[in-house]
Amino acid sequence: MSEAKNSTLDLSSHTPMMQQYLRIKADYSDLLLFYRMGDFYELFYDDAKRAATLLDISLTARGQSNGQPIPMAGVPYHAAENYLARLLELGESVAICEQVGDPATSKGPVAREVVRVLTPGTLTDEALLSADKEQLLVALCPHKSAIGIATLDLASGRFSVLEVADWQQAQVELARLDAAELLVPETLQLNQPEQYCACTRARPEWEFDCESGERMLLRQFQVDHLDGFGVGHLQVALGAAGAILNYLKVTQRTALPHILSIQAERRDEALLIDPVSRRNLELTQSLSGRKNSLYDILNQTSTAMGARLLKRWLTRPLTDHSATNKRYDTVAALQLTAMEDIRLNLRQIGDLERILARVALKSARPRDLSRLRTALATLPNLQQQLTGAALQDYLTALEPIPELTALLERAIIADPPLLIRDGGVIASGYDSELDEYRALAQGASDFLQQIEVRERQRTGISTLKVGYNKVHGYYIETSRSASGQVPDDYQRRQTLKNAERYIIPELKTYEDKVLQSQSRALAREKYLYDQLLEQLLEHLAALKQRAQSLAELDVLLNFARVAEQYRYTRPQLSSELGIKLLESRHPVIEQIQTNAFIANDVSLSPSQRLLLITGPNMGGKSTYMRQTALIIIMAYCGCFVPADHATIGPIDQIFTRIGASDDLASGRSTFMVEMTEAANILHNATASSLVLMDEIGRGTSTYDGLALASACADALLNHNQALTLFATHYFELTERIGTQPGAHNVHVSAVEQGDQIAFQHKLESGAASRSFGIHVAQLAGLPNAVVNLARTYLADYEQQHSAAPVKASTPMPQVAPKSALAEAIKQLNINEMTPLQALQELQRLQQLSQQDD
Ligand SMILES: Nc1ncnc2c1ncn2[C@@H]1O[C@H](COP(=O)(O)OP(=O)(O)OP(=O)(O)O)[C@@H](O)[C@H]1O
Repeated sequence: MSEAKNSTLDLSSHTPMMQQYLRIKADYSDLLLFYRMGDFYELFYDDAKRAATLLDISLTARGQSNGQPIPMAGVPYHAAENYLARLLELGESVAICEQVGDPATSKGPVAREVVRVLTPGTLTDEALLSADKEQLLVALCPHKSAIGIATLDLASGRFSVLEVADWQQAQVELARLDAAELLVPETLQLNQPEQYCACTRARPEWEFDCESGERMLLRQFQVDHLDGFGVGHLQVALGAAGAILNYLKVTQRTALPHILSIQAERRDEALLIDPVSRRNLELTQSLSGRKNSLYDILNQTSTAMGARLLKRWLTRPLTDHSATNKRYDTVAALQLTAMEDIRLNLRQIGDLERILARVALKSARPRDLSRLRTALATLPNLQQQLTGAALQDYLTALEPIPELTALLERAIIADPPLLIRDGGVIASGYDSELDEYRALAQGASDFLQQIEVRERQRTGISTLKVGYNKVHGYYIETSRSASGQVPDDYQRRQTLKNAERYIIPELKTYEDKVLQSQSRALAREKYLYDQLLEQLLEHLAALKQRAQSLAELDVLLNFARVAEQYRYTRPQLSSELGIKLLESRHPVIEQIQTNAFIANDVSLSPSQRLLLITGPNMGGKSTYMRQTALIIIMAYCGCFVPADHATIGPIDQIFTRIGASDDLASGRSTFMVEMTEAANILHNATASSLVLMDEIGRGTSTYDGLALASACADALLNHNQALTLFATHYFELTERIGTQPGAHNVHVSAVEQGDQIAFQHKLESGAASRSFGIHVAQLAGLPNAVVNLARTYLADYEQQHSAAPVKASTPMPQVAPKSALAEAIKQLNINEMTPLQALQELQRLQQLSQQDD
């Protein structure tokens, strides 16, 4: 902002237009200002440079102001939505400044004013939102006693608050929420705010005041106290909620009647999944970016609001078994209905949730209303299809509102245009005044035809026609060659390449009349449209409640359908600690791979709480561990699971230490990341947590790694006592840990056939006999010479160290045995070497011999 700011010091040296621009810009310093000039939105100074880079549009200069060229970039007005969507996606915010004065009567630059402020967390326009992703506005209010978090989805009106004890817990919640925009008090020094949200905004401290937050909520909901919402005791969180309402005041400048309530969330009502596990388990997004997250496999919802709800459920599975059992009951009942018919009806409903938000914000477009009409008309059909006692709640919740359906049927034409701007939205017969204006306008155009016929006869010019354009109004057009034949009362208006255009007084009079009735009709239509929105607003609460039930029904029907399609079974939720799965499968891999998936059992309980898993690389250890976590998450969401049988006890958190990745952004090595994640688990896992540990310790030297892996397993088994799946390549652990009480050795099976290996992916009791690392390397295409050399090393190494404690297959032994050197020399084919290769080989052998020493 620096250039523009410096320039504001002395506005008088700028042109009048730039003075106006700079005055407006001063109020929106951290937003990009789209300044309307004719058919373009222009950006100036730093805004122009920023937009030019972000949008890849050209940066030009506009004349001079204050003695300097003004950097400028612009986007055409009619294509602005595209550019806006891209900027918002990148976390930018935009203020849109329109011409509000009349250019004809303005002295100096036409009056302009900011009419819309678009920020990533406050979007409601259909064109700027992606259908299956919520754009959440989140506020964080740190306090001595707690950290308050408030979350608003403005595009649906869903508003909730939550308090957490410390910063670590807040991070977990922020990772879950994946905010589009995050509001924090300006005094809060956030380390790397971009890791929480691409658009973090510092707001004045007073906007987070707890007491005024409460007052604002009372005013919003028009109640005397907040007890009815169950949030009254969450004082710190109310500060965060207040910050959100304060921010909306600045950005929306309109009432927000669709924010009808606020919900209190509790941390312990959801299965906690820390940010790393959330990513690693690929719940809603796969690491590869391909469409094979759990969400992608499960999502066959019929409405966008259903898809968003499914995502929300997957990221916040419920720990309350009675609520989950209720979802199972509904899924089971839906399986007995005509599911395909219900699905087809739900597809008619569309994104009712967002349509209603736009109705409330008075930005609903004509097609929003026609879709609302279709949705309402679908309710009676849906009701008929919901048979069975378990569906009674939905049957009641989806009660049709016939008077509203009838109103919309009368008011809006069958297939309305995109915008109300040009009219043609309100159906005829709905309002007699509108019908009258329309008749007048219509009558006049018949009259134009009469004039055309009459004038053709009068002039004898057969090509004569009557036309209209916005600049010149109605005219009579003849070809230029016929211009000699026109009567004297024709006044020339416009000369084109091949035609001349004229007017006559009679045409002018009618033009006035037509335009008048047309503009009256248009004004009346807009008025009626606003009235209609007001009428709908009276039913907002009832409509929102139906939208919510429809979204739920959509997700539960989706669960019922995938359960049938993918052969899922209903889990038994138990109050006893433990997990028992028979013939369980990985929900994603079984769908995407062509080979048959081998099902496996899982048995964890307080008396067998750690399974120590060994077996070859590629044997299926990670798959087995991940499928267990995914099945728990699915079950806790209310979804049936890929297993022949599942009994699942109370689980409070899922922790994973899977896969290795450098966290280059924060400058941490693979090993450091691994240890940080392990530390988090060891500090926080409880006896009812599910912990997945995959190959911990492999990022360091063999002995260090073994020692660390042993210590972690020991602590999880004896200190945390968590339900643990622990995969390792260190065979020593099978004796040291796997034989302890509460632990059990298992392995994924594989058989050696000559030099080849066949994976059976079956989990069996007992420790693996060996690791097959070299076989797998061969499968991966390591050159034969290297594979052979590795075999020699291994044989020597095993011989030398047969009495030594470490039998790990990876990493490669760091000491090269002496006879390996001899073997390497023996294998050289000197006849086929160039002198240079021979030299290089000699150097390699020398290095090998130095390691030996
Ligand atoms: N139960 C199974 N049935 C069929 N195929 C499986 C099964 N489990 C794993 N696979 C296949 O084997 C591949 C490797 O599995 P996974 O990554 O789980 O092995 P791993 O033992 O963890 O290997 P590493 O030790 O190298 O990490 C999977 O991508 C999948 O294609």
